[in-house]
Amino acid sequence: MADASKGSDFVVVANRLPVDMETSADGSTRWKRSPGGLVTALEPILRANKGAWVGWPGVPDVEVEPFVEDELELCPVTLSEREVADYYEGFSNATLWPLYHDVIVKPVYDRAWWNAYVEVNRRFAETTSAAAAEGATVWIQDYQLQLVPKMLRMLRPDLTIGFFLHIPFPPVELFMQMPWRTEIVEGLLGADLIGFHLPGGAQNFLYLARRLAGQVTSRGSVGIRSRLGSVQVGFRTVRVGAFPISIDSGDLDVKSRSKAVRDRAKEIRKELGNPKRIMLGVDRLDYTKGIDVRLNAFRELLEEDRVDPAQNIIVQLATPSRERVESYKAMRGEIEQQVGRINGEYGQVGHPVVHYLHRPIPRDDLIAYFVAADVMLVTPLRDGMNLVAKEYVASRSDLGGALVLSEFTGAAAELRQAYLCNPHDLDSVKDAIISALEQPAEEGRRHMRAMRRQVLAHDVDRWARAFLNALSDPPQDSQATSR
Ligand SMILES: Nc1nc2c(ncn2[C@@H]2O[C@H](COP(=O)(O)OP(=O)(O)O)[C@@H](O)[C@H]2O)c(=O)[nH]1
Ligand SMILES: O=P(O)(O)OC[C@H]1O[C@H](O[C@H]2O[C@H](CO)[C@@H](O)[C@H](O)[C@H]2O)[C@H](O)[C@@H](O)[C@@H]1O
Repeated sequence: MADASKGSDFVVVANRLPVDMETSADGSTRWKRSPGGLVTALEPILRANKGAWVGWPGVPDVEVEPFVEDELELCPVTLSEREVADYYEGFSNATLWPLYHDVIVKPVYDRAWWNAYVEVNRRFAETTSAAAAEGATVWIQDYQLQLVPKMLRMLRPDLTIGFFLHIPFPPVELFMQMPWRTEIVEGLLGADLIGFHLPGGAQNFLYLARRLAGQVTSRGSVGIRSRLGSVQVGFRTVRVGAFPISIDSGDLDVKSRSKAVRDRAKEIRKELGNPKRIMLGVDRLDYTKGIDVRLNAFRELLEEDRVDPAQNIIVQLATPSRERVESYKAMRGEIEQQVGRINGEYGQVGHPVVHYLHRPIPRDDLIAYFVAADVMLVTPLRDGMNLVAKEYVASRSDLGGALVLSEFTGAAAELRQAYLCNPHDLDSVKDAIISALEQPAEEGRRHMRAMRRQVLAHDVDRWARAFLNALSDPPQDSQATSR
């Protein structure tokens, strides 16, 4: 057992640290913010709780002692080149990621990848055990670390352990494909509380805990931040709940009202040639995000003369992601071909109809893009939550803009006044885009006001408090269990 006499009272454990190590051409290194919604959501929570963050620095073979960066205490976990290939790119992102996102691409089941996943999860458990004080609260994040709860409990039974899954938990029929399905369910059951974005994920998990781990569970429906389910594991009660994640909406609201951001938004419109309507996509370049779907919909609308290319343009900001995974490489090629084809057919010299960037842009610039965009296009084929949709809404204090939102995102459960669409049905996406482009001003303001109420009231702080309060409560509000 680790020496628990020292360490932090609150520890976040995630695959990535909130910063990645970057090496410049001259060999010097610096830390830069790492991509994705998980980091966006958790960084403010860790700051508020003055805890420690255990994670990988984003590059292989980096051996760094725990350090403090920008007032955050960071405990790096080293991964070798082979482990990055097998645990991160392989099992996490070519097995679990597609399986949990409705098998949009075929998951690969590889025993060597699984072995690396077990090994790396063990290392995370050991590093966490060393970082946590006696009786600390540990909050483990996401699909890359599903075995850590059980491993950590065996090392440190004194800890209170929470787990949150940021991506969808799949339907039972799909999860049953997984060769190591029982190990994963049992790994998660090492936690005291397991959180999902939506009640459906929690219910899928309860069913699997009965079927695969043979445990006694509650049967009633799980609520949102209420009516937790429960699994009886020996003398322990593991609770299971739905906690939809959110953003620091107040901060975005304030920033989007600043003169600097509003001026930058005007400048962006001018740089784009002051078109009548700007549509915007902001995503990691990931096949789940449906970037191809929105481009296809736009191309058909242009073909059918339903949208005028002289007046309507798309800006697609695509952050590079998981670039060595085959399915990501292939998708990048396809999307860049689509962009080229649309511009070739409908753009003018110096005036493309699709503006595409394949690099991350600074946060303040991103907020200015939100303020400048008339229509936000969020069209994933499946997405755990999608924070971008919420960020757009939080940035529209002027009540302007319209949100086209896939029904297959977690966000769609809360943002009902968006122009909802089925990304598997191109006509549905095209109709939603047209409705958003042509929405009467007053209707738009009404929809945006309602969505802003939701996003401003349910911010990331409330999400974290709901989860952590449930984690620290003794298990009495859960439902009774039965076989
Ligand atoms: N600063 C910056 N943030 C970005 C960029 N692209 C995406 N993001 C952020 O990354 C997060 C994406 O979260 P989400 O939509 O939930 O999707 P995820 O990538 O699957 O986690 C949001 O907070 C975005 O604002 C970018 O180019 N620059
Ligand atoms: O770490 P990467 O492999 O570069 O990927 C970035 C993150 O992507 C995923 O984000 C998810 O979390 C968001 C916040 O809960 C949610 O809104 C979104 O729907 C998810 O896709 C992934 O789950 C994270 O682990 C990654 O760090």
